[in-house]
Amino acid sequence: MDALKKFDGTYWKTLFDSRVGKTTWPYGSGVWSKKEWVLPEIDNDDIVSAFEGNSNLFWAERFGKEILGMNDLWVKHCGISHTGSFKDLGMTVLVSQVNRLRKLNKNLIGVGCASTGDTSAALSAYCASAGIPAIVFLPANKISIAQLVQPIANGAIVLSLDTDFDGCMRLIRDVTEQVPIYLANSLNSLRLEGQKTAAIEICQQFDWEVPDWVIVPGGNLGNIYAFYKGFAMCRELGLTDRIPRLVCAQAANANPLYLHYKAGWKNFSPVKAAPTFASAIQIGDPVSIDRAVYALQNSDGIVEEATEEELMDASAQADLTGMFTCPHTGVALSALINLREKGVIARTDRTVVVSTAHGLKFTQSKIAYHSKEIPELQCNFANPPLEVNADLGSVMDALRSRLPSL
Ligand SMILES: Cc1ncc(COP(=O)(O)O)c(C=O)c1O
Ligand SMILES: N[C@@H](CCOP(=O)(O)O)C(=O)O
Repeated sequence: MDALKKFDGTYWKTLFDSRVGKTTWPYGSGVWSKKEWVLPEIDNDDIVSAFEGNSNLFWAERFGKEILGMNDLWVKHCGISHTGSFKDLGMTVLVSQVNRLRKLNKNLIGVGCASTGDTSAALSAYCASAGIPAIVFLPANKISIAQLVQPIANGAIVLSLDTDFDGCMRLIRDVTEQVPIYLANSLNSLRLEGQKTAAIEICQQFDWEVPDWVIVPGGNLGNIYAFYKGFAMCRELGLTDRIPRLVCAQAANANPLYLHYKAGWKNFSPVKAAPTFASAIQIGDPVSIDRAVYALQNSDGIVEEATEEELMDASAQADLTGMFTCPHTGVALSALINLREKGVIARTDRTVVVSTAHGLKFTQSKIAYHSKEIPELQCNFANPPLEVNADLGSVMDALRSRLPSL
């Protein structure tokens, strides 16, 4: 930070703004456009990038106005990315550094992670791009088919293990202690250095104004800290004058941080995470618990939880206004709905919901919801297709049933 402080806020804003939309290697990446703040000393030739970042900050006009009475609601679509989740932001940094170390002949035979599906997809893609072996530990039958096929297609060594994510995490930590496989989960701070650029990008997209609230779904809890760090750096280096209040949103079925928050941050206990449609955050023993608590305590933060019904309904409602959200984004949207109902977030507050993955990775749960095939859920916003005979009369009857003005 001392080195970065040699330049003032205006210098950094001008530099970062000058790189948006350019193709000059590697600055066309939303992550590497902030290279001086991320991994300054790496040689540009060692960087492994898919020009990740620069994701859409979407004005959620209909969702905000019609559902919440808000006119300043935004969704940061981090899932519209190379492998379909925010994990690309951190993985480009980690794999670049491994690439550099291997060129320096360090003894690293590969890179490994435990995953609920998105970290493994990102790791596999960036490693494949650089020709580095990737090893991924996945909890068997607990991730979506779309997520599973990503590391398979990218040539990773895929171990499907008869345990949950927390079990996979313990195993990869044991393995990487014994053999020269580099650990790629977010307890490695290289990941967070990349992920924090999403926060810097939000400030930049608002012309360096800071939103009032940022809501982030939380699982292993690296990302909430990364957001805090990005906002805190912008303030400390003079680009902005404050940080937003952070909300971390968890599924009620996997809510160790929420329980810790409700207990006044006393004596953290991991939980056994139960299945949730937000399967990428089915995590009971988050590795970055301490960082998350620090981030929330220093941002006047809040933790919320969402039931399965709430998260699926919120995701479906967002989709009905033109988005195509993943269930984790549903968790964050549901937290927003709760905080609006309680009057904590005001109608005019500028609020950003972080969408962490692309909805197309989670079509199984969407199909089940819209087919009303989930016994314990009402599926209040289901929109099942009408099965209609292929004749004009039947088609007109079907259209009249849905379009009263006909
Ligand atoms: C889609 C998605 N959303 C949210 C999260 C939560 O991020 P974190 O583990 O950094 O809390 C994850 C991974 O855990 C994820 O894959
Ligand atoms: N949701 C994550 C869980 C692991 O998180 P990480 O950020 O610590 O790697 C995943 O997709 O695997």
